[in-house]
Amino acid sequence: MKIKNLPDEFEKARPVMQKIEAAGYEAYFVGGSVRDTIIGEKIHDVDIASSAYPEEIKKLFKRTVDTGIEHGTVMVLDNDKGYEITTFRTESGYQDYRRPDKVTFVRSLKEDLKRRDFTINALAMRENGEVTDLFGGIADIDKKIIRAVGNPNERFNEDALRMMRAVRFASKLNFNIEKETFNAIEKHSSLLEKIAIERIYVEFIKMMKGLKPKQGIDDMISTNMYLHVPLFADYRQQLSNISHFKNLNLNNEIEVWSLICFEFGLNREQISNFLKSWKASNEVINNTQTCCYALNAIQNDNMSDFLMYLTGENLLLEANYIASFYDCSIDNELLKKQYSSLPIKNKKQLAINGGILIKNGILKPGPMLGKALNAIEKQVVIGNLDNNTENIINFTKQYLKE
Ligand SMILES: Nc1ccn([C@@H]2O[C@H](COP(=O)(O)OP(=O)(O)OP(=O)(O)O)[C@@H](O)[C@H]2O)c(=O)n1
Ligand SMILES: [Mg+2]
Repeated sequence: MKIKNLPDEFEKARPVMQKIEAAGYEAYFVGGSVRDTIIGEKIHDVDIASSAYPEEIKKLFKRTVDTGIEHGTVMVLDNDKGYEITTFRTESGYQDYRRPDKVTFVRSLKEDLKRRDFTINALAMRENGEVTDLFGGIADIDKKIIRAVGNPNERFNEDALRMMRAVRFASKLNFNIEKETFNAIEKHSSLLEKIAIERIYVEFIKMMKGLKPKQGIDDMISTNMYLHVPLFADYRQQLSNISHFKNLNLNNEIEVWSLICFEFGLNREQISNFLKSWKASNEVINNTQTCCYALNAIQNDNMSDFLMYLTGENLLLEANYIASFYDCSIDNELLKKQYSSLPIKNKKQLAINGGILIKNGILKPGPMLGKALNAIEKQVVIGNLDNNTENIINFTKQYLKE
C-alpha cells in the first residue's frame, strides 16, 4: 500500500527522514500516526523508528536532544519542530509485567515491529508513503479488529497495560477485540494490578471518551478487568447500567467521573476517596464533587440560584448534560438564561470587600469579617440585596446587630 497526500505532520518530517536514508539507514514512521492516517483519523504526533543507532543519528544532525537515549530515543530538532527517533529494538525480560529488563538495538524493522502490541499499531511507513505491513494490520483495520501481534499471552505478559489499550482502541475506533486476544485478556486480567494506576487512568478516560464506551465497559466486565481497578468490583451492576445508556457520549474526564460517581451513588467523601485511589488531581476531585452535587439538585428538582452560583456555568452545564442520561435534565437554554441573570457570578463582582468594610470602621479583621462577607454574598446572589456599596454597608450594620 502506498499512501498519497500525506498529512502535513508527515510532510514536514520528510527532510529528516530523507537525510537518514541518504546516509544509508532505514527510517519509518511507526505507531499511532500511521494507524490513524490509514483509518482516516486526525493524527497528533509522529514517531519515527530507524535502523541507525542513537550515536549515528546524533552524528547526522546538528541539533539533537537525548530525550530517552537509554531506550534508543534521540530528538532531532528541525525547523522549530522536534522529532523523536527511536532505534529499532527488541525487548526482553519483563519480570514486572510493565517494563523490559533489557532493550537491544537491532538493524531489522521486522524485529522491531514484532514486539509491538497490536497489528494495527505494527505498521511502518516510509517517507514516500509506502507502508510495510508484516502482520496483517491493514486487513485488521478493514475488518475493524484489534488483534495482538503474534501470541497475545506473550504481549500481555510483556506489558499488562496493553489489555487496557485493547479496550481503549476498541472503544475509540469502534473496533472489536479478536477472540484469541480477548481470551488472553480474560486469562491475564489480574496482571492489571501490577500496573501503575496513573497509566490505567489515562487509558480508561480515553476509552470512555471513545466512539463506543458501551463496548469498552462491557469488555472490562466480560474480561474481568473491572475487578482489578479501584472500587469497580463492588459496582458491576452500576457499570452495566452506564453501558446501557442510549447515545452514551462523553467529552471530558469530569463528565466521565461524574457519571460514574453519580451512578454509584457516592457522597462527597466517598467521591474523594474513590478518586484519590485513582490518583486523580485535586481539581478533578473538586469538580466532580461539585458536578455531582448539582446533578443531585437537578434530579430532585431543587436547583436554586445560589447553588447555580456556587457550581459555576461550566460545571452546571456538565451536570445538566449527565442529567440527560437520566431523563431529568433542564432545558439548556433556560438554564443558561437563569445563570446569566444571576446578579453576580463571583465574589470579585461584589460592590464591597473586606478592605472597604474595615476602612469604613464597620468590621475588624477576624472571623466575623469572613462570616459577614459570606452572608453579603449570599444575599446579593439570591437577589435580596442590591449590589451597591452603600446598600451593602447598611445591610452589614444591621447584620452585626442581629
Ligand atoms: N504498551 C505499549 C505501548 C506502545 N506500543 C507501541 O508503541 C506505539 C506508540 O505508542 P503510544 O504513543 O503509546 O500509542 P499509539 O498507538 O501511538 O496511540 P496514541 O494515538 O494514543 O498515541 C504503539 O503504536 C505501539 O506500536 C506497544 O507496543 N505497547
Ligand atoms: Mg502515539
